[in-house]
Amino acid sequence: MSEKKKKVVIVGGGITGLSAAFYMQKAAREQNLPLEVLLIEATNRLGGKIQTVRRDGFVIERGPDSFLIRKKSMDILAKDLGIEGELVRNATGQAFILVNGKLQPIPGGSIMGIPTEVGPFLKSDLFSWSGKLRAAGDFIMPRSGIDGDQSLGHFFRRRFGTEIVENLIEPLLSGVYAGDIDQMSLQSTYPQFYQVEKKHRSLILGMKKTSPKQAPQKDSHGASKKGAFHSFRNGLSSVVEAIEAQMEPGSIMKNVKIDSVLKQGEQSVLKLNSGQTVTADAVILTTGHMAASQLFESYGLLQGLKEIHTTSVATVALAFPKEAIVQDREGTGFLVSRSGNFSITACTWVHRKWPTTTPDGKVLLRAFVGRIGEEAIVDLPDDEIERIVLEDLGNIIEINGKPDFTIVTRYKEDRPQYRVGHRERVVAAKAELKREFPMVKLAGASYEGVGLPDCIDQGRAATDEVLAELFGE
Ligand SMILES: Cc1cc2nc3c(=O)[nH]c(=O)nc-3n(C[C@H](O)[C@H](O)[C@H](O)COP(=O)(O)OP(=O)(O)OC[C@H]3O[C@@H](n4cnc5c(N)ncnc54)[C@H](O)[C@@H]3O)c2cc1C
Ligand SMILES: Cc1c2[nH]c(c1CCC(=O)O)Cc1[nH]c(c(CCC(=O)O)c1C)Cc1[nH]c(c(CCC(=O)O)c1C)Cc1[nH]c(c(C)c1CCC(=O)O)C2
Repeated sequence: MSEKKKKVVIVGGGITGLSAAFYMQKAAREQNLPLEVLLIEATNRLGGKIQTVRRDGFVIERGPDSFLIRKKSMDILAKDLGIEGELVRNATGQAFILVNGKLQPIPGGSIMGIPTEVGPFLKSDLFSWSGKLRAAGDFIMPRSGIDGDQSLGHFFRRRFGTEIVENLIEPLLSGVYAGDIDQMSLQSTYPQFYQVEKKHRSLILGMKKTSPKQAPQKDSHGASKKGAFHSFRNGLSSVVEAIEAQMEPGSIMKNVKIDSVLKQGEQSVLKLNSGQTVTADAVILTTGHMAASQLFESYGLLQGLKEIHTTSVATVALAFPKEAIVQDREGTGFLVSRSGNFSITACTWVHRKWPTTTPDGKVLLRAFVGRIGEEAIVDLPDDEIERIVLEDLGNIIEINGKPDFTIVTRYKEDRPQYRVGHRERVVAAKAELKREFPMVKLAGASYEGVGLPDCIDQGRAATDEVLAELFGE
């Protein structure tokens, strides 16, 4: 091919941008395309929210710690990078919920809190008998008859009653989105539950019918013992490092921020904070929706994205000598129901969930603080956050001693909230771009899924779209 090379710029070096860049270069190599890829990242490191700290023999995640195995794309990416041998699966599947100051196992056979087996629910101390009876209303409750979007809170409260929602479903959802169940969109988070109601009416009966038949190995609580998550032996940053190592030389710019995007014929001109400009035939924007809307401020485009709320969270990793923690539960960790007087929202027993992260003779805990409506704590100084976390943990598990060290990580206004109407906002933003800047694509956690595999899927989809438009017939 003798044509001039096309240039694609990928803005943002989180997992979305990295997978877009990796698959774009792979396609260019394999199909011999006249294509130049440039990834531009504002900070001095790649990975975005993925950030592994390796210290004193520990593998500590500041942000995400794993990804769902049933969503396939991270495993596929690992294979494409040749690092599938590094994958590890979480050692135990059992997690707990803290309700009324006590840790209660999540009943076995539940999917996001929806029972698919009645036995473990009836035995569970998470709910009163009247709560259980109300949840059984799901068997006879008619369909909601709502066609558009609705909040998760409305949907689940109607089917199961308040108690199941507050003691199980809400904490589990907080353990994914750090959000407000009464604002979160059913359509953009768990549309399959809506489909099950539509098809089978009862969620319990419908989930039972549609879940895999073969029962996994169970423990005495009836809970699945095999983990649903994968990570990498040396932490999630392994995937970031592998992509960086395999990208072509000169195709990554760090420490450079895109300040604006201008139109120049069919091309886009990106203005960098270094004063330079870069001209691109296509752009994939993976920055997060607030940054994306700022880039198009002067054109008055993407301003509707500002309606997507964000929340702030922080993680607190605490490394202890083994003797300091007296703890009697086998499990991955626990979520905290909103009803109690605690600041932490969850805690992972990292040394149990991921035994390869922690040296012998040590214990690694990771607590979460901050969720919608409880965000002020994230602004406190590190030592104050640490004090609050230790006080809370001390009321839940017995701690005799101080941590060897603590790592606090803040995500300020950085967790997108998929509220009712989210899908329409995303569709509208993408349509605006298609009309005014057809060669600029949006991808990433703000739009069509926050999980790492969802982000990879979006990065790949944007790549395929760009390649088809640049090189298709
Ligand atoms: C505490 C925490 C725990 C989580 N746990 C899990 C989990 O266990 N499993 C899971 O699947 N997911 C988890 N997630 C979610 C997941 O980590 C994120 O959704 C995902 O990493 C987002 O990737 P991204 O590439 O879309 O965005 P980001 O990782 O945010 O990357 C965006 C990048 O764009 C850059 N950027 C921004 N503006 C500009 C600009 N103007 N110019 C150039 N670059 C710019 C940023 O610096 C950043 O590097 C968790 C998230 C958090 C915060
Ligand atoms: C029990 C627990 C959970 N989550 C957590 C615990 C604590 C103890 C432990 O580590 O075992 C920890 C956690 N994980 C996540 C949060 C939210 C806080 C935040 O956003 O910063 C919190 C508090 C993000 C997440 N946690 C998870 C994701 C990704 C989900 C996805 O890929 O869609 C994120 C962003 C995965 C997760 N996390 C949880 C479930 C049930 C799932 C799977 C959801 C599903 O099957 O759809 C519950």
